[in-house]
Amino acid sequence: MHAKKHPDYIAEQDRFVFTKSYIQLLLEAARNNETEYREHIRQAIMNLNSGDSSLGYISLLTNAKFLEMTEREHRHLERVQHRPYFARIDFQNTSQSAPETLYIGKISLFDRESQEDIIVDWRSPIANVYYDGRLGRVSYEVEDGMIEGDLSLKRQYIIEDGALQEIRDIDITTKDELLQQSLGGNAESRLTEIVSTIQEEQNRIIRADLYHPLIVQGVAGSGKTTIALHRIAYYIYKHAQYFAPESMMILAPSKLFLTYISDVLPELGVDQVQQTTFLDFVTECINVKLVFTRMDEALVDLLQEEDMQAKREKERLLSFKGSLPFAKMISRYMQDIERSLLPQEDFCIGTLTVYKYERLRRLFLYEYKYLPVYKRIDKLKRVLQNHVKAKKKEMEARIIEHYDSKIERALLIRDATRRKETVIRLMDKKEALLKEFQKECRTAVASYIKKFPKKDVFSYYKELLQSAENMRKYGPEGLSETIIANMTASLRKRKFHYEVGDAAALLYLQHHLYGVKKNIKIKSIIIDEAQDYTLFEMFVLKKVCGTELFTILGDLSQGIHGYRGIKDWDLLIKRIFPKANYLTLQSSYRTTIEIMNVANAVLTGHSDVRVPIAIPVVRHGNRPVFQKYEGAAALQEAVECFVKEGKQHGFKSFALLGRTKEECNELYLLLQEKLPCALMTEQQELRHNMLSILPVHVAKGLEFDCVGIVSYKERFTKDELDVKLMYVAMTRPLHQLTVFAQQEEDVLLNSIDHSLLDWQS
Ligand SMILES: Nc1ncnc2c1ncn2[C@@H]1O[C@H](COP(=O)(O)OP(=O)(O)OP(=O)(O)O)[C@@H](O)[C@H]1O
Repeated sequence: MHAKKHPDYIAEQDRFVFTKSYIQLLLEAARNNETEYREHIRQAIMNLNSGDSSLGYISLLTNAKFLEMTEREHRHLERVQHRPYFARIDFQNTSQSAPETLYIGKISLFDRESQEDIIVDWRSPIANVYYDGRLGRVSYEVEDGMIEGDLSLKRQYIIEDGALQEIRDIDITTKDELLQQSLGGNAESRLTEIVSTIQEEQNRIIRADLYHPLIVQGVAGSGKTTIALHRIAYYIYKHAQYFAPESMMILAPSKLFLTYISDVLPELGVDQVQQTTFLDFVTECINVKLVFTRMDEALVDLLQEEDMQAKREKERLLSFKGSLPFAKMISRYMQDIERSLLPQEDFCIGTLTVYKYERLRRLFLYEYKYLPVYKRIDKLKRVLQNHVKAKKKEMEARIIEHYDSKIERALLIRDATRRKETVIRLMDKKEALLKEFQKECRTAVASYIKKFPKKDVFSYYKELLQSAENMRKYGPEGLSETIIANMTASLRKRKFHYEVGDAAALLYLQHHLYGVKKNIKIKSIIIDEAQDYTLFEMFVLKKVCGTELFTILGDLSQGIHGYRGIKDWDLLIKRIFPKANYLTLQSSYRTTIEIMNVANAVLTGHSDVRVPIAIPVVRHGNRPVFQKYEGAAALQEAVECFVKEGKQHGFKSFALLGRTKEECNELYLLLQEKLPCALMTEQQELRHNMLSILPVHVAKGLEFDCVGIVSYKERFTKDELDVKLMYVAMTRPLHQLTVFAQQEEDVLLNSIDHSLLDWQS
């Protein structure tokens, strides 16, 4: 309802004006405080050189801290000043005599004098009833229990250009109009924060127990990416002392994806969260410039392989490399390295045994077990050096004492010449022995340590994989000879060039043998598009990061890397995260009912779906179009028309998706002269207002207003991989989907219910 027509308009407008002016007051105060703190800091710096500078330091640090806090508050207030809140609830706690009115916004604000809430943060416990509760009896959780009460009003506001535009009261029957409106927008305005329209099932995930791992199976467009980011904001709010933003890490599928999500966290008031890809994380941990063949290159290789037998073998190899049996194989191999590393001898200085082998072995294998293997060598070295230092004095004293007593006895010899000769001989001997002993003391530790083999992580890895014998020895029983042969052949010649499937193994070896080079202080990890990870990768991440606090979000129906990735969440829970909570998201918010119906039909018609299929939230649009064409010129024309019509409807972002990179190159060559377009790779940023041409696997996780899927030189087969690619492609558009092909079967549309599409030729 238009704000002015609402019966409470005057009261709401007053409240709105009051809140905005209060924020202005605080902003002004923040500006003044900043100037003051800066001046204090300047003075403190000037005073630092004077005699007693400790007071100066304290003043400097205190003022710097205050300045930082004020600047943060300033930033937050500036962000919300034009739209301070988005909702209101009237809630009466059972112990209260009247309902309390609470305005919900992105930050909390209270009256500095009365201490009363002006705005409550969307992450606060009571805000939960806005997301969760229907009108009537509701409850929410607080630290020491549950609060029950009555929710008598749930109201949403549309605020634009700093003015109250609409006021909507939500009752049980009213659909969430704000959600509808927000979903009707363009891709450019989407994927920012969705705090005002978070849905109940999404809210459960954002607020799910922070001290347990969480695994979320969510259909395409169910908000997994968005929710992951909101969960981070929630974490930081709820446990600010424990979860600093720097202690959280987001693992995203590509750099392109990272730029795509980069605006959301600052919008939510969160900076400094670590954001990276799995391969970059591994490279940082090993701290050597490594080149990994990316996952999509393995995918392209599979898509291009026409020999089915060869394709299956490649898949089996990739699948083994991602499996826990492979992790076990590496682990057995590392145990052998660990056991064989220590020289099988006592540690001696000359003929003097200082440490027995058995004792050294016990130290190395058991007492220092908490350290990575090669770090134990350093530890042992330090212990031996200290021991030698202590022993040296004692031994020197013994040698001196031994010879001095001999010399004393020699002095009693009657014959003067013999006496002189004997004393000189003994003194020389003593001297020589002391020198010899001192020399041995200096070199004993170094020459003992030299006996440990010096190899890097790559040599160890190669020694394992390049020897069929080693693989049989350490691998699982019955490991296929074809896998062994393919594995030995798979390692690239160049030292630092590896396949994506090697990354987990290298990281595991690095972690266990040397320790990772990165200073890891991560307490919580958020993994998006988790279906593309292997169990081995999950296992090693958990080991290296030393935490269980993972939030893992993915969709098995989009598992285009299923040949290597996770096929079943149960297995992940059982084998790696037994304490995990598992939740599902079934509503899809991105696309229209018409598009989602076609995507679901293609998926269920061609593959055995084991996860819930998507239910689109009520938003209708045009039926997807099947555009048949004959010849390159016709395709050119059809694509041109698709973009032109989309623009006429006010759409801004357009993508043309091809099956592989090669197919996209061909499309680019065909279209570049006709219309402005860009060939996208994972390394680039998306460019709006022109047609982006990209392979489906690169578009995974992204969204566009209008999407065209093309079969030009290549066709989508009935193979599971192609079906999933098609599903991913079909779930990218927000508003319009057009499929271009020479015949229906090239795009898996031949057996589809005809009424679902608009057939054009
Ligand atoms: N509660 C919501 N309110 C408004 N928009 C929403 C909501 N939930 C999701 N969306 C929108 O739906 C779209 C899809 O969200 P998102 O990309 O996070 O989904 P996803 O599950 O990661 O999708 P996919 O697996 O297909 O990549 C985004 O535009 C997002 O802004």
